[in-house]
Amino acid sequence: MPKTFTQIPLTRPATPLLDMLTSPAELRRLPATRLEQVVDELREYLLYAVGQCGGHFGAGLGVVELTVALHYLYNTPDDRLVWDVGHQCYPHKILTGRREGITSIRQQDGLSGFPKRSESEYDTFGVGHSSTSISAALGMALGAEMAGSDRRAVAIIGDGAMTAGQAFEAMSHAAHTRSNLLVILNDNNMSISHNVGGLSNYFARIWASKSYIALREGGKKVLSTMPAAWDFIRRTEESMKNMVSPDMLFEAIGFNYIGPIDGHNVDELVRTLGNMRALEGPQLLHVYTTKGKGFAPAEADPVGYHAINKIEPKPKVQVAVPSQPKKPKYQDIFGQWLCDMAEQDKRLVGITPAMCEGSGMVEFSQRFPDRFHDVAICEQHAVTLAGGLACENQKPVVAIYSTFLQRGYDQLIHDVALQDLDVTFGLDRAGLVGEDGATHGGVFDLAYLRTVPNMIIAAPSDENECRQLLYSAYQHEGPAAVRYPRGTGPGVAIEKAMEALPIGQARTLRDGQQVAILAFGALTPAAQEAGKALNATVLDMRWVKPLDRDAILQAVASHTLLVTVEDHQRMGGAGSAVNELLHEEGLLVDVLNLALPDHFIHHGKRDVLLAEAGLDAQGIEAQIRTRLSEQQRLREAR
Ligand SMILES: Cc1ncc(C[n+]2csc(CCOP(=O)(O)OP(=O)(O)O)c2C)c(N)n1
Ligand SMILES: CC(=O)[C@@H](O)[C@H](O)COP(=O)(O)O
Ligand SMILES: [Mg+2]
Repeated sequence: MPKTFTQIPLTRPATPLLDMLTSPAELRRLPATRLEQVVDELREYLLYAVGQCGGHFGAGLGVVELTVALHYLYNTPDDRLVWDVGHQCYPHKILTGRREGITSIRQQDGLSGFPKRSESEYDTFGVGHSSTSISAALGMALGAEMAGSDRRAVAIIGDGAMTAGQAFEAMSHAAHTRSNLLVILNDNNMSISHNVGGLSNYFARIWASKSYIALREGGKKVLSTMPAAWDFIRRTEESMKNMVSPDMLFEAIGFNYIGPIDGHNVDELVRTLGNMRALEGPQLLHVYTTKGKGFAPAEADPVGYHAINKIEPKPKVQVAVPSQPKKPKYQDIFGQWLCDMAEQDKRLVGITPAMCEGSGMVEFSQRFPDRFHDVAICEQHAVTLAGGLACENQKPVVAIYSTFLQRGYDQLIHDVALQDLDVTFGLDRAGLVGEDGATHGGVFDLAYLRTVPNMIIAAPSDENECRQLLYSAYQHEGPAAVRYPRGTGPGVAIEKAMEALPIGQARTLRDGQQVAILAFGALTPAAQEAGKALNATVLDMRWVKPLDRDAILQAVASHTLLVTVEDHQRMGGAGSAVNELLHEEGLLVDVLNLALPDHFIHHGKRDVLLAEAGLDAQGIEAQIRTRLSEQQRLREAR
């Protein structure tokens, strides 16, 4: 039985056996009887490490035994372990030479919170978005076959990630190729929220079928003592399964299904995986685990412990600090607006692809359960579902992270925009997201949205504008997106009343001379600060599409330098839209586009990363001053 902890250790626990294991090869030299100790030490060290730096928590705790068993039985890194989503990879990182570095996880220049090929040869596939592991592992299995290698490929996928279509696309193909691929379904009955849908109910039924399990276990205990009897076990399991569940989904697809087994029994995992290693063709092992296993508060509240913040040690002397009113996050502004809007309009339907908490929809889901749809990790379905609802004169609002809407791009074009359907997108986590890094950066949405006919796109500069622009986008009868960042804004007062702001109309924040700064979205306060220092004109553009043409032309007429500011890739973003407009108008004006450069920006604190990209107030001011000096030099040279 694994140990259960009730507190996160704040000092490094003693882990004598773990300390000796600097690579999986050393783990493999241990007798199997020592693995339970490895499991306990690894779990305690993991608790300590995440407490030191914050990060994904429950998922890693749930796969400690599985991680140990896999590295024990498979010849990693030659055999390929592919983790799905990758938020459960911390124990894997600890066992694969990154034990000390793990306390730097998700911090700038520290380890990534996800498997990353450039970080370690044990990280076989870069990940962060879900449901890619089976496709990638199948590719590796096929690649090994082509190279005449007998290396194995294993995909470890959660029950949440398994709800996405891509997982089934890959399984269907694997069944066709008959490759030697092992898929481990790590079923903890949880996504970030409680897992939902028919598939999740199906998994729960399998697990709950106690009689089946008892029957199966009874049979296996006897038979597994005889290695040669493995074939017989399989045949026996086959008939037992048929007695209970004649329509085994995975068997029907073409996988050999084994399980469910207890994912916290390291001996059982080693025994079963050891037997399965030799099997040919696509295999699926169904493992049942508990999210947050071994840490009692996380087991009791797996949603709350999906990820945690760094644990700050209590100061020895408590100084009374007057409490500041807490600023709402943008996700909360969205959630409050959604509830208020739903009260006014019975046709409003809220949709989330498995991000209810992160998207600020908990209150909405409780107050309007009939109009709330968590569709599981199915972004494509979320978008087309909204299209269908709009056809029936309902008013769907899709709350979706910018990075995850990338998954639903064809649906956005083909199923929504092309038919000019009335769908509102609450596009959360737009811009750099910080600690999750490049996999989650919401830095492409303007480029991929503004090229789509019929779309309108708003970029609020503060919390109140976010509420008002959500209202405006919702009133618009056609596809509309409002993009807002992760975390909090400047902290302006939020008006309860909702007012539709004119579409495509900017507002002037300050009048100045020589320089006009066109600010798009969350960086507007920084642009405003820079504008003040430079005595520049500053416009809060509010809309990326349509642009406020008149305001831009007026700015061109009365300034010598136009500056665009946005937290998005420079290429294809709001600045590009302004450049295109000026080109169409045949206007020659000096334009400075301040935005993110053409490379991926990895993990770190959002503020620091923005400053490094020259997108804080000082950076904006400095770049403008440099350009003004260049202008001056050119004038003097003429
Ligand atoms: C395409 C995509 N959509 C949403 C997410 C956000 N997300 C990260 S983990 C997760 C839940 C995954 O559940 P599961 O695979 O069962 O893993 P568990 O956390 O239960 O271990 C979700 C929805 C994501 N990473 N990728
Ligand atoms: C792994 C994953 O995709 C999510 O857990 C993500 O890290 C959540 O991000 P937020 O913390 O911004 O909600
Ligand atoms: Mg799960």
